Amino acid sequence: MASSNRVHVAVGVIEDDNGHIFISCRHPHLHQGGKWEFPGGKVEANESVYEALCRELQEECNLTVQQACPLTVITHDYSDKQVLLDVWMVTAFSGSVSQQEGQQWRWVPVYELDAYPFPPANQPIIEVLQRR
Ligand SMILES: Nc1nc2c([nH]c(=O)n2[C@H]2C[C@H](O)[C@@H](COP(=O)(O)OP(=O)(O)OP(=O)(O)O)O2)c(=O)[nH]1
Ligand SMILES: [Mg+2]
Repeated sequence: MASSNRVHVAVGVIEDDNGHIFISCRHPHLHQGGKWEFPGGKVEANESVYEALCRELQEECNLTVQQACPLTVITHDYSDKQVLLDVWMVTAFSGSVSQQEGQQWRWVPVYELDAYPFPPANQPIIEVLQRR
């Protein structure tokens, strides 16, 4: 379980029909700013992780999740913040997907993910995707 000050984050790995993954670049002023990320955000007190995933992906990417399954869970201690990333693979979705908050975004093949700087906590996610 997350300790009281560990931030619980729902994260979505969204894959399209071509096997490309949706990534976006965090705004510079945010924690881990300038790094690329999979969309997602904090799980609120009154919701399940799946509910948070659906809400965040709707808000951030205009994407309606139709089906998703757990991929991996990562706990990571940054010097300034502790996170628990609850990572889900989004296997079916609808909507005209783009980034809704002014961040750069793109669809990239899995083998190209290494070319993007992600937050340190994301390295195991990328390894899981590349081993599939
Ligand atoms: N969304 C997302 N967050 C990540 C990833 N990797 C990683 O270390 N994080 C960290 C950065 C942040 O400290 C935290 C998630 O914060 P967030 O900024 O997305 O949260 P949020 O959308 O709810 O935004 P807010 O409430 O701060 O406005 O998790 C990732 O791939 N995606
Ligand atoms: Mg977010």
